[in-house]
Amino acid sequence: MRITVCLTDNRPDAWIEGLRAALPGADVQNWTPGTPQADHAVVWSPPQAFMDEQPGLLGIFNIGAGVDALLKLRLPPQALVVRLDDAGMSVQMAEYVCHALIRHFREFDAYEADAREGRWGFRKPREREDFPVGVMGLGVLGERVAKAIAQFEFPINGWSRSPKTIEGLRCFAGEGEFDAFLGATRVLVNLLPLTESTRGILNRQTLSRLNGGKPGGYLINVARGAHLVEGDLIPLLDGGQLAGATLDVFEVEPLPAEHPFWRHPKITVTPHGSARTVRGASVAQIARKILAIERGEPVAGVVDPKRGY
Ligand SMILES: NC(=O)C1=CN([C@@H]2O[C@H](COP(=O)(O)OP(=O)(O)OC[C@H]3O[C@@H](n4cnc5c(N)ncnc54)[C@H](OP(=O)(O)O)[C@@H]3O)[C@@H](O)[C@H]2O)C=CC1
Ligand SMILES: O=C(O)C(=O)CO
Repeated sequence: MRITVCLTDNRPDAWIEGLRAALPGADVQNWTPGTPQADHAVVWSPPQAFMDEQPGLLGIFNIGAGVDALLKLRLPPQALVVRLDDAGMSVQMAEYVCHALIRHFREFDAYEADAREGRWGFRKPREREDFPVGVMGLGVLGERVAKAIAQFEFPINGWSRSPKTIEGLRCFAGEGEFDAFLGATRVLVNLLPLTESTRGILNRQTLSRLNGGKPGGYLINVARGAHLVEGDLIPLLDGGQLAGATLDVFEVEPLPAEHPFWRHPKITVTPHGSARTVRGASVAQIARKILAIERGEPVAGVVDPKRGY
């Protein structure tokens, strides 16, 4: 069995070594133009030239959860596209989102500013019932995040494409229930995949509906930058409709040094690191799935290219 590795912006050596150790007998090589046809590919943002040279692939394994960059390419029609299924990411995402939520709710940003001035500025505790959280996307990451938030006893809503029942969550589904979900939510967490239906979903209109249309909504975007219409955010913050935003992902990454998000006092920026790929767990998961596909067995995490995730 031949496996080719094509990782844009990632060093391939440790992946190749890990795959060779997990799949003894497999011929695992880094891709360069002219590499022989492989049975499976392990990829991150490969160029179209890679796909054009590998028309016989059976499996294309993405070393991330989001497949938006991959699905922009012309892919071999018979190949299964397989995303990472958690592999150590959901716990990181739960940490990140709980931290951002609690930092805002408990006003730690204001305490940090006070501390820098040596100011003993006690603030009146807030009621968590006044801070219902809404998680957009109840997939591998969203469900884990929602359950982690529920541990802190915030009222919690979730929104997905298909209807769901998840203990402790008020679940909304589909476009028909989107407005009700937004209206019932004050702190909005985005964990949707980027598809043609979700691009630009965080915009002036939708963000203005948070918190029943009253000022004070808060945005945590950890999915993809293109979910947010970036030009709409600062007017909502400056006008007071939104109290703040924590952003991990951006339309252009790295976020350009001159971008106004870096210096806005109500925006916290992190460099697309809310949930990093954990190499060891990912290699083990991909190796297990390659063997299953070779045996003709089904695997989890197969992407539906028409649906876009
Ligand atoms: N910042 C970072 O470091 C990282 C970001 N990510 C991002 O997080 C995203 C989510 O990951 P993951 O949880 O694994 O994805 P999943 O595919 O497991 O879950 C996607 C969820 O979104 C829902 N959904 C999809 N389209 C719509 C729609 N049009 N309307 C309503 N709901 C919709 C799905 O609904 P249904 O359940 O009905 O299908 C599902 O609940 C990734 O696509 C990636 O972009 C991922 C990892 C790290
Ligand atoms: O897994 C993903 O989709 C990521 O964004 C990792 O950074």
